[in-house]
Amino acid sequence: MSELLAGLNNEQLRAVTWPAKSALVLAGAGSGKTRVLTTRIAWLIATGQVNPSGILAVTFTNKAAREMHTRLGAMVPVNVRTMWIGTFHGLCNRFLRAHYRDAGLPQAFQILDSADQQAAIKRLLKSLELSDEKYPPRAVQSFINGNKEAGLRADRLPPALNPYEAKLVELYAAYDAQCRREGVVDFAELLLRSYELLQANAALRAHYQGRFRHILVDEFQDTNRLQYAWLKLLSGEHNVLFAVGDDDQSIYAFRGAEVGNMRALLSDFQVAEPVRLEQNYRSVGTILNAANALIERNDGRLGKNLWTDAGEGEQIRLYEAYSDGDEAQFIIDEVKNLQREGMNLSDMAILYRSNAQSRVLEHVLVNAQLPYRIYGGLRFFERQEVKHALAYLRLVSNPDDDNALLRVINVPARGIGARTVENLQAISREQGVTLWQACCAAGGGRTAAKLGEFVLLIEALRNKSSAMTLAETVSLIIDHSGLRAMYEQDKKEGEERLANLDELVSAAAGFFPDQPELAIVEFLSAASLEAGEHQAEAGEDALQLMTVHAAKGLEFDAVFVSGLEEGLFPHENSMNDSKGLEEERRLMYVAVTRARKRLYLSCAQSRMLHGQSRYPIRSRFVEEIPAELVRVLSATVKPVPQASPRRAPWLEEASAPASTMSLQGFRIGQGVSHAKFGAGVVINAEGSGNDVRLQINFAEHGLKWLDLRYAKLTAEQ
Ligand SMILES: Nc1ncnc2c1ncn2[C@@H]1O[C@H](COP(=O)(O)OP(=O)(O)OP(=O)(O)O)[C@@H](O)[C@H]1O
Ligand SMILES: [Mg+2]
Repeated sequence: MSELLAGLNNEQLRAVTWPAKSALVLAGAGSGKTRVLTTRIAWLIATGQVNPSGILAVTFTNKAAREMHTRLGAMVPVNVRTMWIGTFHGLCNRFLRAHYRDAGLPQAFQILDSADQQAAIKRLLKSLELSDEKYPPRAVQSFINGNKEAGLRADRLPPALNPYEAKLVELYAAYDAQCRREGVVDFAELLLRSYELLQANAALRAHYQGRFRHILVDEFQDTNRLQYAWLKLLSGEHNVLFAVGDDDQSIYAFRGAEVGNMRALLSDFQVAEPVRLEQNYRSVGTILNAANALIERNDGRLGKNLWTDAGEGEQIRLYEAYSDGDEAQFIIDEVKNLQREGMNLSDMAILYRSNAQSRVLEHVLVNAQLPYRIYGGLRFFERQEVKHALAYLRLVSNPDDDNALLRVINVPARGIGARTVENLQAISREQGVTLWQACCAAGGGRTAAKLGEFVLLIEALRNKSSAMTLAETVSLIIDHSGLRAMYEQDKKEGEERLANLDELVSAAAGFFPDQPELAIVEFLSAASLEAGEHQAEAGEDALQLMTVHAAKGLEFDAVFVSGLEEGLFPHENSMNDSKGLEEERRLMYVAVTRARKRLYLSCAQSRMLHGQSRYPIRSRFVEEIPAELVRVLSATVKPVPQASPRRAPWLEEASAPASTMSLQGFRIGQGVSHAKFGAGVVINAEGSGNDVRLQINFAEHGLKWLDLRYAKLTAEQ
């Protein structure tokens, strides 16, 4: 026992050994909240206060859940599988699988991830003959999910304000009906369905309230209304809700998270005072000071102090690159230096605000031959080839899954064209049958023969797979569906896609279902639920790349926060309102506090994003960090109104200036003007022909590199 509690500070100890009543631990980044939560579970079990089956713990990612399992396994000698530890979605999935009948679901119900859901909505719009320009599927999707997360079904919504909204409500109802017909549920539905079932079924509710004596929630600041209501319902009158969180790290308000749940918990669960942890064990002083200085600018915080006894550590490094490519190169060079100094690649992370930023980084990483893994982005289970294979697997499990059928009916191409598919959809609509049933009933003719072959293929896969293991089934599907042959012919990307398909077989081989007869179903739901986390798992030492959102709760020795530019971070959508900006600042706080020892900040003076080039200015968040904490690495100079035409000494290492002849009419030393940056002087150049970049010293905006293909520059004569 004493071993379990060894090393905890007094406040942590108080939280871990809190009596059997509800509590809120409110504390800043790196103060040990997650550690306290895990240790409390171990302590409750070790002291015999609860059986493992009496524990329900909610984590923010599946990865965090697995880590908690592993830690607990090492701390207390119990079968950790009997504990319910997982994300809200994972736990609701487990609950609905156990009670599918009461929930009105087929036993093999499938989970739609966000992309599947969008496809389902597109299909619905088409069947109702509504244009997706007028009703963008994304907008319909967020309308549906927003309402589900608020606990509202279509028939319980307040009267629509206008005909457009009325149509959205209709679409919501029609979408739910379509999902019911096809036996599928989306992410938000997992929660809402569980909540409704618990609420409607008193016996079930009593059972679970009796079972889960201790409910523990990590990252509580990011729970939404429905999740909070679900927790409240499960905890009943007597059970204990132990929540840990940090209002300064609430970064999902855009998805309905309510930091107000923290205040609600205090009153709903009669918690007199939150427990506060103030010592940070993660970061050196400089990093912590920077984080504190940043977050102090937000209003309405619950207020916290954080200190560390880890010493000041090194200064934060700031690099201002002239382009995104240069930024990426700088980062990768630093990564290599750190690696040479003995740091593992897996202890370093590159963080960015938007997934699109990873492309340039990946490009440089591939050239440098550094192994890396991306969390999020194009996720393993979202890759085209993997989704194709999973669609076949879905059909093997349930041929009435229309989404899956549409995805692969003509992949690989087997002569079933768009017209045929439209006919099938019309039959399905008119006769109220699934597409599979429509396929099976197709009459004579050439097209029907093609459909017949497809039906035979799926049936053969179903028959053969019934006596096979999961991995064998996946392998069979890849070979017999024609996917393997198709990718073998693809000279460009085939090799990588085949490797991913093989990886899928390995994933299936390493999957241990709770109920072997439901292996396929369980594997498919795990694939939907774990999208985005698989890649960053096992394997060789690799650099970690992810969005700041995905980095929540994690820590690394060295962290690179890239793209610190106005419009990118803070994101342009957030810049016009103070709430949005404060959420961005919390996001920056999360980014900075991921670092243990070394923190790099970087930005670029020009960036290609979504096919457009931009010339951004440095993020305000960089300016908000006290200057004495930062060491500037790039050659930044103050603007000089009358720049000398000679090459400046700090540019000695830059590439040699192109000859004045090839600069598309510009020359070094020439006065120029730019629509956004105003007047300046050309001081350096690189490239030739059409691909020329000029470095210009603008009187008001300082040094910039501009690409002449995109920049509109006028020469002063
Ligand atoms: N008492 C302690 N002694 C030594 N190390 C500790 C102690 N408490 C926590 N740590 C370590 O500090 C680091 C941060 O802890 P943890 O991840 O639990 O913080 P957190 O509050 O959950 O952070 P975040 O807000 O980012 O999720 C971890 O490496 C953890 O093992
Ligand atoms: Mg944590």
